[in-house]
Formats: sequence, C-alpha cells, structure tokens
Amino acid sequence: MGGEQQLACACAAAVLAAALALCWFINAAWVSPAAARRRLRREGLDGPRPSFPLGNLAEMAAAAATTTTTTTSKTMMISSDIHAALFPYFARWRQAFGKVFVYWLGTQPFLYVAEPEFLKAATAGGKGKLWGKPDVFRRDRMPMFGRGLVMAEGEEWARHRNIIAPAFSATNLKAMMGLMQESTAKMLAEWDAMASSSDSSSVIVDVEKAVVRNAAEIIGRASFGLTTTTTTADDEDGDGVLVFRKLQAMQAMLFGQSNRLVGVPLARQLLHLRSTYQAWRLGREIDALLIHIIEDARRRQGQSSSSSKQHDHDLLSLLLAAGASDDDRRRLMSTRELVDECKTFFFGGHETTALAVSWTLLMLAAHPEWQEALREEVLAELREEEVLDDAAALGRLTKMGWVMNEVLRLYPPSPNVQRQALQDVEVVTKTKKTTMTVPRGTNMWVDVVAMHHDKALWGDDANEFRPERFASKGQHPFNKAAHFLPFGFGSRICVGRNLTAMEYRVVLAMVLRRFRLEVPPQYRHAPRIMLSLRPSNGIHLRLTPLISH
Ligand code: HEM
Repeated sequence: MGGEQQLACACAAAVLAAALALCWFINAAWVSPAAARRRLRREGLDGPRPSFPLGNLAEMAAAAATTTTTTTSKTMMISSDIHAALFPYFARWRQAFGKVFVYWLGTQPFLYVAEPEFLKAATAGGKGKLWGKPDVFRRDRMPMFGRGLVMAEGEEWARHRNIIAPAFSATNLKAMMGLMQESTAKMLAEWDAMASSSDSSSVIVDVEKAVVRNAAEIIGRASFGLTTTTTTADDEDGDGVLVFRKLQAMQAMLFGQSNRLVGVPLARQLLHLRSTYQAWRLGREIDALLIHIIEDARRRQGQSSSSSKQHDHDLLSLLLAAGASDDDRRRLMSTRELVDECKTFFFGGHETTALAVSWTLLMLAAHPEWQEALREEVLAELREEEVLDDAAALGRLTKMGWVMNEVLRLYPPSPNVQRQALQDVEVVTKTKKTTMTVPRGTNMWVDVVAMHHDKALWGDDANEFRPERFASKGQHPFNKAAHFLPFGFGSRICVGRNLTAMEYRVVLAMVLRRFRLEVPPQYRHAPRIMLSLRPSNGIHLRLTPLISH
C-alpha cells in the first residue's frame, strides 16, 4: 500500500471512530434519557420539564441563588424550619408535583421521594437488593471512599459488612471510650484556658470547629490508632497528621464547590478536570500513607508489645485480626480493601458525628431548660468525672437520648440518601393505591430533611425542638418508622451508629459538666449543604466555666 493510501485509511478510521463516538454520545446524552423520560411518564412519574444538557440544574441554581438561609438570633428565635431554605427548588416542586416526582440532574433522572410509604414499598424486605448506589455519584466519590463499605455492592458489600459490623460491637466500642475522653479533655482544657485569659469570665468559641477537630482525632485513633495533633517526628505519627490534612483537603476540593454539574455529559472531564485530577492525585498520596500504616499494623500483629496492645481495639487492628485465623480466609481483607475502609471510616465517621454534637450544643444553648435538664441527668448518673468510662451509666442518660434523636431529626448530618434501581422495581402502595414500575437505571433521592420536617408526619410542631416527642416510643415507634432516617434504612443502615451514640454521650456529658452554653447576639443561623448539613459560619457560642480547676 502506498503512502497516500495509508493516509486515506488512517483518515477514514479516524472519521469512523469520531462518528461512532458521536453516535455513542448522542445516544447516552439525548436518545436514552428521552426514552427514559417517556417510560417514567407512562408510569405516572413526572416532574419539572428538563432541558438538554443541564436537566433541571439551571432552575435549581437560580432558586438557590435567590434564597437566604440566614437568620439572626437577635431579631428572631433560631428557626429550625430549614427545608425550604436549604432546598428551595424541592419545596417549589413539591407544591406542584407532590412528595414523589422526577427531576433531572443533567441527563440523569432522579426520583425524588419524601413519602415514607412509597419508600417502604420500593425498598422494604427483599426489594432492598434491587437498589444500588448511583453510578453518577460513585465516580465523584471514588477518591474518598474507593470501594469501601459505603460504595460496595452485592457480594462484595455483604462480605465487607460481615467483617466490619463485629468491629463495632459493644465490647470494642467500650474500649474506645478512654480515647474519646482523653481527646475531649484536651478540647475542654483549651476552652478553659481561653476563658481564664479573657477579660470576662466567659469566652466565645466556634464550637463546631473544635468539635470537628476533636471528632477527627477520635476517629483517627479509633480507626487506625493515629493521632492528628502530635508534632513528634516519629514516623507513624507523622503519617497520621499528613493523612488527616490530605483527607480534609480532598473533601474540601470535591465538595467545596456547590455546583459540580453532576450528571451533565462530559462536565467532569471538561469543566472539573483540574479538581478531579487534584483529588485523584491526593487520593494516591493518601493511599500510599495508609498502605504504610497498614503494613506497620500487620507487622505489629501477633506481637505482644505495649504498642501492639495499645492498638488492639482500633478498627484496623480488629479487621486484620478478623482475617488472621487460617480457617476463615474469606475474612481476610487485602491491603487495597483496608485502605478504602480506613478512608470510609474517616469520611463517614467524623464529620457526621461532630455535626450531631455541634447542632446539639446550639440547641441546648438556645433552650436553657433542656441544657439544665441534661446537666442534672449527667450529674446524677455520672457522679464523678472519672466514671465516664462506665458504658452502662452512659446508657442511662435517657433524656440525652431524646435530645440526640431530636437534633438528628431537625438537623440530620446526612440530609439525603441516594439509590439507583439495578432492575425494574414494582412499587405498590396500599393507602395511596399506587402501582407502578420504577425503570432500571432510575436514581432515587430520598429527602431526609423533608421527611423529618413534615407536619403531616410529626404534627404542627414539626419544626420545633421538642425532645420529649421521643419519650413515648409506644406512640411513635421511631426506630422502625420510615420517616426517621438519620442513619439511613434497610440493610445498609449506618454501621457506625453505635460509635456515634457513645461518642455523642461522652463528649456532651463532659462539656455539660464544665460549661454553661449561651447563644451570643451576633450568632447567625445559616445551615447549608456541603454533602452534609452544616453551619455556614461555624457555631459561635458563649461558654462560661462552671467549675474552676
Ligand atoms: C451522626 C453520625 C452519623 C450519621 C448521621 C451517619 C449517616 C449514615 C447514613 C445515612 C448511612 C446510609 C447511607 C446509604 O444508605 O447510602 C450511613 C452508612 C454508613 N456509615 Fe454512617 N453515619 C454516622 C456515623 C458513622 C460513623 C461513626 C461511622 C464509622 C466510623 C460510619 C460509617 C458508615 C459506613 C461504613 C456506612 C455504610 C454502611 C453500608 O453501606 O453497609 N458512620 N451512615
């Protein structure tokens, strides 16, 4: 073949490849979503009209831009009526389409669900297996969670869940109480020092910032035995500090921007190329540090040194121990799997718990009668500060349990749960008499904030802080209710929820013993969504020491 013929062949191949790529793109971005929309409408599932290629993203951005979430404590009580401020577009569409409708993120259909009965009918029992995690988020979250438990599917998920769940047993959690106390004591000592060096007897502190740092320290030690605050040159501790800095940087990079054009074809590749690459690079650096930590832990395994004893109950050592016996090789996790689980514990575990504690401190400052009631309970049940490692006594803090539930209801740190139908899912609801099929590939967006604030489900006082509503479980069997979902639902319910409950009680009991909390006049209440439900400007509270040291 002559040179010209070769060139012509190469050009023809390039044109053919470009034509095929274009056909693929048109099908993926336009033909297939249009067909999906027709099918959804046939099933009676409709919603705001999408446009190509943004779907409803433009409308969502415009609604968010014209909504303010800020209220001041000076001019009004702190309002927990937050749903319409956080999700103005959902609030608007709900009025038009009800509590179940379809909206579009780019070319991806999302079934919005704020109707507990529908959710139950779509996911309860064996139907749980018909739903996986949405592909569209999987790619975005890969650098954070890898294929860890949050993102794993099918057999792989079941195997991981079986290995991981026992690590959160009551005995193992009890062994973590000491480190929770130690770390929290450091935080309180800092607050004490700030108060004693201030002109007045009290001090204004951004409690959210401090509590997040404390929770990061706790989860770091509980997960892989590392501390985030040490400054020693010791290799292992140095790794810990670096891992935390990098993990936090990655989170800010991935979710700091509010508008990532999720679901828009090629947006990730073209518009977010830089941040995607940076997150990927950070991910690789974090993995390298974690591999070093895991190899150290493997080496320590079997040693009876004091360093190995000290790590006995961290989650990483427990996972290594689970696979150590020769008769159960299925429980052996590879280094890659362990890296992903360590990242998952960090991202899934510290900020969520810290937010639960931080919103509680705010609510208790705003509701002094509850602050006093909890303080009395703590002083009655835990007479001496040292006995805070008594898990049974912590379990007797009944009112604190109500308060925790009420705060998780009003300010759920995980404001939504997402799924994607792995097959066609038939949904039959009894009271609404609905029968429909949710087509395979449809994503589901469960609006937890909407359900938690719904007056039809909770009564006219749904937006008020009234922990006593959790007192009578008979009247409201919330644990089984499909409208109280702070930790998710079904078989994928949060594996770390008992760790959170323990940390919550330890931290809160220690704070209440030592400080009185008040909301200063300059406090601005501005909850917002950055993956989790968090305060925009921190939570600055006035703290007054109750006892001198
Ligand atoms: C207030 C604290 C917490 C909240 C609000 C929370 C919320 C949630 C929610 C809503 C889910 C379900 C996600 C889904 O179905 O897609 C979940 C799952 C999970 N959480 Fe938590 N979580 C908290 C604390 C923790 C802690 C302390 C850890 C670990 C140290 C943790 C680790 C996980 C893991 C690994 C999963 C995945 C479970 C699975 O898919 O089998 N979480 N969490």
